[in-house]
Amino acid sequence: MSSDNVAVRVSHLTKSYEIYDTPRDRLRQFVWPRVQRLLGLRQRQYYREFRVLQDLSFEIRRGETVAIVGKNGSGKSTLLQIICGTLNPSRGEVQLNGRVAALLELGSGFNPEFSGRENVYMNAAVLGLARHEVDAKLAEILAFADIGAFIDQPVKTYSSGMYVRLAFSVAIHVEPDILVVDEALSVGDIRFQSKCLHAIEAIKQRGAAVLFVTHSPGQVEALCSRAIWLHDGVVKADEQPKTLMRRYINFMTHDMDDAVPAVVAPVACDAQPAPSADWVGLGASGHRSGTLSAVIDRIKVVGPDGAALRVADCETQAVDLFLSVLVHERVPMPLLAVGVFNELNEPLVHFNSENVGAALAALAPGRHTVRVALELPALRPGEYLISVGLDDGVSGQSVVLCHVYDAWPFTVAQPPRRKPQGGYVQIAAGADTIAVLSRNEDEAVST
Ligand SMILES: Nc1ncnc2c1ncn2[C@@H]1O[C@H](COP(=O)(O)OP(=O)(O)OP(=O)(O)O)[C@@H](O)[C@H]1O
Repeated sequence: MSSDNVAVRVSHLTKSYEIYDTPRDRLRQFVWPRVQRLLGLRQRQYYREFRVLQDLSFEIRRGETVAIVGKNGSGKSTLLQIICGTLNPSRGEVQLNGRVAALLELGSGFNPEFSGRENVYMNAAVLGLARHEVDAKLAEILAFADIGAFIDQPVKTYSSGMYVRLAFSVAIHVEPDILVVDEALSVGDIRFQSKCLHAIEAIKQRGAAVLFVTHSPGQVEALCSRAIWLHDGVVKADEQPKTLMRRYINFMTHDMDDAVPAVVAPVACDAQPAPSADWVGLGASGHRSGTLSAVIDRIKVVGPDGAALRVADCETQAVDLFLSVLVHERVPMPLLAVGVFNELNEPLVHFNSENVGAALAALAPGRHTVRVALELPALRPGEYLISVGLDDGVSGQSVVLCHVYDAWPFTVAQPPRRKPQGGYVQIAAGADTIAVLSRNEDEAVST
């Protein structure tokens, strides 16, 4: 490669597939063009060409961490597979400068019949490490993967989370010059994800290039120096992560990307009277993770009428999200996160109290209620989930205390009548901090 600083160069990359309407067309394509060529006739085509990637060109430099975002089916995995050499392009080329470690879809990379330990040696050997080098790193690899005695079991007995733990651990310990990660991190639990993100940060500091697919705006903004938005196989944007993610989320929400949304206003919280709707318990029904030293165990989301929001308007509407938090150990620097996800688990609204500039007071042991006022954007008809999370940011590296992914499902029933005038989320004006409203006694909880 001409420039030593370039780790990955993608030039005029195109990938297309032949799509046959029927098996008979496939057979026809196999036979007839040869016959037609022999007879000197015009050759007919019995398939449609489906272009997954169209003439992509870009470079990634050493030390860059680049997120690839895009809606489902936009070509992200195809691009990463071609970069890693597990899929051939139809046209164009990829040049790589250095050792590539990749974490692609589950099932690739490890032999399911061999034990985890055997796979570590085989995988590291493929990536260019000698046996004695693996011996020297083995303890670190096993400690990071943290899968205990399963390391000597065949990989086919692993859960998807265990698989990713081991594969990621090998990938980062071979000291790659280029690390490629395709959404695999979303399989691990939240604690492991956070460990991986710190490891990626360390790899980036070492000067390696990191390329990863994620649907998490938080990860893109926190980790990446650049983001590439793939849309229908072409690069729709290649720019600074914050601006790109605003455009991307706006597009995913409203099918608009021309208007840059308004800056998210501080989360509001004030001394509102308790809403009449009943609390909903987040016990077994919620997918809860974290240290649980403080637990978000009840939620109510109420519309303007004070009733539980189960069917939202398609129009922008103000809602209040009340969280009841049972704190077991003091939380010195609470960070509250809220996300709204669609059926494909794509985030449409995502913010935390820190990145909207709102400070939350320390939480003492006991029960607390927190109110977050937000304006839901106009959403397409469908099913949605609100997720909530509480972290402690006191150590500088936030500790996940309690994340609940499926805290509040709701439906949008009617098609939108008009598009909103920009802004993917506006949080109701009010006090500029999230505050602890009250220490309240137990109330009725519906489950
Ligand atoms: N072997 C194949 N034959 C035909 N089409 C394919 C093949 N493999 C992938 N595709 C199509 O290529 C397109 C891009 O797929 P790809 O998996 O790269 O998208 P993606 O952006 O990673 O999606 P997701 O976010 O859902 O993982 C999809 O429309 C998919 O159906």
